[in-house]
Parts: sequence; C-alpha cells; structure tokens
Amino acid sequence: MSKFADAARNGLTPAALEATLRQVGEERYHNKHPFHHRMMAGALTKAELQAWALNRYCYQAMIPRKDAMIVSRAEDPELRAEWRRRIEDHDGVTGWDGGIARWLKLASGLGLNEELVKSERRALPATRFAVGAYLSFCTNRSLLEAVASSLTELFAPVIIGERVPAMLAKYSYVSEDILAYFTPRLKQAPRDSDFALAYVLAHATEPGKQQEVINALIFKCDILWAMLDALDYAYRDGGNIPPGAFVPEAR
Ligand SMILES: O=C(O)c1cc(C(=O)O)c2c(n1)C(=O)C(=O)c1cc(C(=O)O)[nH]c1-2
Repeated sequence: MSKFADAARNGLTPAALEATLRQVGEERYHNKHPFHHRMMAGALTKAELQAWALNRYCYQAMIPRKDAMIVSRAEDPELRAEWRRRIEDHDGVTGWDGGIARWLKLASGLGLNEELVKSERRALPATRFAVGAYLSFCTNRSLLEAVASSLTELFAPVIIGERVPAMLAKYSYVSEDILAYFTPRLKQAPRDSDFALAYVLAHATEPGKQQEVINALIFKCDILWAMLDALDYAYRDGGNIPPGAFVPEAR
C-alpha cells in the first residue's frame, strides 16, 4: 500500500495538505526516472531523444483538450477565465503559434519530420494509453480531482531546470533554439500551478476530498512515469520497438 494511501485519514490543515502534495512530487515526479537521469548524463542516443520528442508530442497535443474539458465542467467563471489561458498557451491564437507549434519545432530540430510527429501514428501504444487515461480522468472524475491532477506542474520548473542545461551541455546537436519550448513554460507553469494549488487547498477541506486530491496527483505522476518507462523499454540499446511504432534512422 502506498505510504500516501491514508495520509488524510484525520484531516489535514491546508499547510499539511500542501506539504503532502509536495512530498508526492518529491518522491514520484518523473525527474526521478532513469530515462531522465540518462538524458541528463548525456547517455541517450539521438534516436532515443527523437523517440522522446515524438511521443511527448502526443501529451502536448492532448493538454489543451483536457483543459477545455475542465473549462467546460467549471461553473465558476473565475476558474474558467483562469483556465482558458492554458488553452491559449498551447494553441496560441491560430492553433499553430503556441506551445504545440513550439514542441513541433523541438521535434523537427532533432531531425524528425513534422508531419510524422503531428500524425501521432508512430507513438508507442503505452504513450497513447497514458495520454488517453489522463484525458478520461479529467472527463470522468470530479472537477476538484481534475484540477489536482494538473499539480505536477508544481514540479515542472525543477525538471526543466535540470533538462535544458544538461541537453545543451551533453548533446552537440541540441541548441537553445531547439529548446525554445521550455522558456515560456518557466513562467507559465508556476502561474498555473499557483492558481491550481490555491484552488485545491480551498476546496479540499474534508478528509475524503483531501485523499482524492492526493490520489489524483499520484495518478498523474504515474502517467508521466509510465510514458518514460515505455520509452526506456522500447528504445534503450536499440530496443524492443512495438509493431507500428517509430523506428529511428539515427542511432
Ligand atoms: O517538461 C515537463 O516535464 C513537463 C511536465 C508537465 C507535467 O508535469 O505534467 C507538463 C509540461 N511539461 C508542460 O510543458 C505542460 O504544458 C503541461 C501541462 C500540464 C498539465 O497537466 O496540465 N502538465 C504539463
């Protein structure tokens, strides 16, 4: 049983709930994953970096759809107004001048064909299942759980701060230009997660709901973890690439 399974048993103060959520991230966020450690050490092949970018595109492309789901479920205009900015961050004004387009630049900068990435046809089965599970979680669980599941963004600046300098230092073909996706995220993620955290602390006031938000964050950490597990298994050392998935040319 997870050590967090009955963390809210006796009810938590807002400060204690926040501390528990931060501890979940401390222990379970995907910056603890061996794939991320290999990335930071400069140990990934170009093929593995390409596979990472191609698969992660599916996650990026789904994010504004799950945010639209949250907007549609929110009865509070303030929550909707705040949350729709996230959709704009990813879609921009035209659909192709926001975060999704910047992620495509990252992928093409690593040598991938943009149309192939956009088609999502070559993503790993586990990537598609993980991304679908996140969207369906935000569709079917309570609004509070959906908001809480975004709280991995509390920890995103940490992983970006580890990833970007390491990628620039360790992979000669990676330039700042290619990694431009991450620059605005360093402002957007704290703005978004501060709002989401305040919402969660204000609304998770009884033990049952507090446990639900803790579990929602664990679920989301598991989604991110499962995506890196799948990449590691499929592409490490030439790998175990599932039928139909991306086959790199570069090694
Ligand atoms: O670079 C990362 O490792 C990372 C992690 C996460 C996250 O923790 O879910 C997000 C992002 N990036 C990101 O760029 C992003 O737009 C984003 C949105 C969300 C979300 O759950 O709403 N997470 C993340």
